[in-house]
Amino acid sequence: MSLSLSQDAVMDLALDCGRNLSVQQAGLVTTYLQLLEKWNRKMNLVGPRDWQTMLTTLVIDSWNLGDFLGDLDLGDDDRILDLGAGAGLPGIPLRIFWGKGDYVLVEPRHKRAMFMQTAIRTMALARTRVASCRVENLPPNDLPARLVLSRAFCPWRRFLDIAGPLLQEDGVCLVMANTPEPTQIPTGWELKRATSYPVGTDQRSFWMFAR
Ligand SMILES: C[S@@+](CC[C@H](N)C(=O)[O-])C[C@H]1O[C@@H](n2cnc3c(N)ncnc32)[C@H](O)[C@@H]1O
Repeated sequence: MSLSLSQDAVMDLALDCGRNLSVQQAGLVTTYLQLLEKWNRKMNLVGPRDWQTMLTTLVIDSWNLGDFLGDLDLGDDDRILDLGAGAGLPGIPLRIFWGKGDYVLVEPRHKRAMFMQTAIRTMALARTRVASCRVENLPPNDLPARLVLSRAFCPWRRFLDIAGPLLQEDGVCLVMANTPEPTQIPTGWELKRATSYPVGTDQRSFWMFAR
């Protein structure tokens, strides 16, 4: 793929994926992809090397997630924890499409945390910040959370084990998966809702759990 990265090219490719981006959204997605391409040349942030694959296999999850979370009733002070956020996925592009709550990207690797801080500042994302630590070491003032989510952090049952103690009483967990929703739900959890969406020829899913 050789087309250079521009706001128009981002809009066109998103449209090919079924997403009509506003000019403002396309501008912010373009800024994120520019930063990601640049930093990814010097350090290992994400697998894809070109912006087109980053858009069609990574950022695509975030706009679909924004749609899925759209109904969730969250105030500005409701905390959201994104565990093992890496280069800011799903969180940083998600904030372009869904701005509710107080969003904390949890990532212990210093350079990845620095990348996210740079992206948040450059994109002027509201109520979005980085906790540069392991989830086990989150400070008490970052807990509890109304929503805990993650992408490619650990197997989903293990994720529920980790996320459960971080949740407030009415909190929910969001699993991002490459398979349809499970029929066997871990004891103590309820699958509240689930959906699937296409990514190329594959299907990916979101599952929302509550206790
Ligand atoms: C496979 S990467 C996924 C990154 C990103 N969510 C994505 O989808 O591209 C997993 C991330 O989890 C982070 N991580 C590993 N152990 C962690 C822990 N105990 N607490 C928080 N993050 C952790 C790693 O540093 C890494 O950036």
